[in-house]
Amino acid sequence: MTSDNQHPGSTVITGIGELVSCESETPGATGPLSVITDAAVVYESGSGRADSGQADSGQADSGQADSGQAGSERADAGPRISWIGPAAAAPAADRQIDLAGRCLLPGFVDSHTHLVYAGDRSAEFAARMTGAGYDGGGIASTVAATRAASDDQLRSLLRQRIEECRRQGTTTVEIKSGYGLSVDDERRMLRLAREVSTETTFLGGHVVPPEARDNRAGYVELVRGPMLEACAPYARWIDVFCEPHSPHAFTEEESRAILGAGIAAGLLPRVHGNQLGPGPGAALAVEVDAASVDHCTYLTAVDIDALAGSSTVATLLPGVEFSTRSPYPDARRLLDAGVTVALATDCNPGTCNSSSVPLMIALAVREMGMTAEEAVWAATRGSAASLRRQDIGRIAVGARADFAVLDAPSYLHLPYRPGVPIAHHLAL
Ligand SMILES: N=CN[C@@H](CCC(=O)O)C(=O)O
Ligand SMILES: [Zn+2]
Repeated sequence: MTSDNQHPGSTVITGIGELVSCESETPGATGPLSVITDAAVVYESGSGRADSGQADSGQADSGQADSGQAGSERADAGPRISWIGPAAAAPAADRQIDLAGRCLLPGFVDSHTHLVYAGDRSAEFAARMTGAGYDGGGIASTVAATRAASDDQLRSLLRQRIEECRRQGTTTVEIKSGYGLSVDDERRMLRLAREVSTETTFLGGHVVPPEARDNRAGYVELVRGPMLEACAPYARWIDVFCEPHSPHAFTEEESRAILGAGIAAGLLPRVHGNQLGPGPGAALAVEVDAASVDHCTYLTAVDIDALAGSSTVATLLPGVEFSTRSPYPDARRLLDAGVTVALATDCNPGTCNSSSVPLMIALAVREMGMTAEEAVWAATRGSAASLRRQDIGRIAVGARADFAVLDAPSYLHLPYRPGVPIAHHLAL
């Protein structure tokens, strides 16, 4: 390290085993990870205000309904990376963090979660493990439990889950509504989610709630009208469960109508699609220039061609296939076609009650034909792309100082040591 400190308020990270920057810009592909050895990283501390979807236990926008339309990459005062280079040339800094040979990666970006809920569906999971199927019907029980919970109960559960994410190396979390399904309960979910992340998604179009089963059209109009109006101030994104194989979810026409209203209100679209069988979700996502179509368990060749020629990311959620005993999506086919692939947990009480991005990486490598490099890229840079973010998911000058550190020398240990808690958020 050089002796003159040119960076007041700075911290230098040394002793890095492998520095995984995820800096590949290969268009439409999960290219090389850019692994550097003998490197050091300097970041400048900001005011400490986390304002961009960080999994920060509650410092973001507490209670403020500042419009999601402003996007989430706006300037904020959080710590930023200011220097990366050979360890021997690292500038002096106010503080030093010595990783003693551990691997440093961008903090994981979990671009698909449903973390605001109450209740427990472990019995539904157990039934599936002995042969029961999944069609989204169990969502109603979470809606009932969530409606019955107080704000304080939901806030406490949410914050415990955010802390669980951070402990496993996740630094940005997208959070959906969708277990309220009334104007007040959807707004409440998003208001609470906005306390901990700006990557908040209005999912009034999750399923038709039990009280509206005889009036689907009326429910769609509620979602597109008063519910959207109440929720838009707390949301950046609009999502819909477009799934003809579920009687509870929405058709192509209903989904198009819901997304169209959200876009007109200034929200950015994303889609739950092609989860339970082939369907219109992926094509609709491309049609509306959605940032992401999520699940992609059943895609046709036409879907894959459409995705490859679009800016829509295919977000794969292998924890869902694991927890619903379903076939895994064909990641290899997507990657070989040039589709940008993201990996996320879908953490929710029904189809995948895991917040572990390292588990998703291990499943992607073991079950979906992804290399370790592709899987780590997909869980960082790919997930950032699915949120249309450049300031996260990479270790680069100017990016947020969001880091995951492994109790291991190499990123290869993520799939190599499944279920072992080696990944952590690096406390700054
Ligand atoms: N598919 C729709 N929604 C969630 C599951 C929600 C639930 O079953 O509670 C998902 O992404 O898998
Ligand atoms: Zn989901």
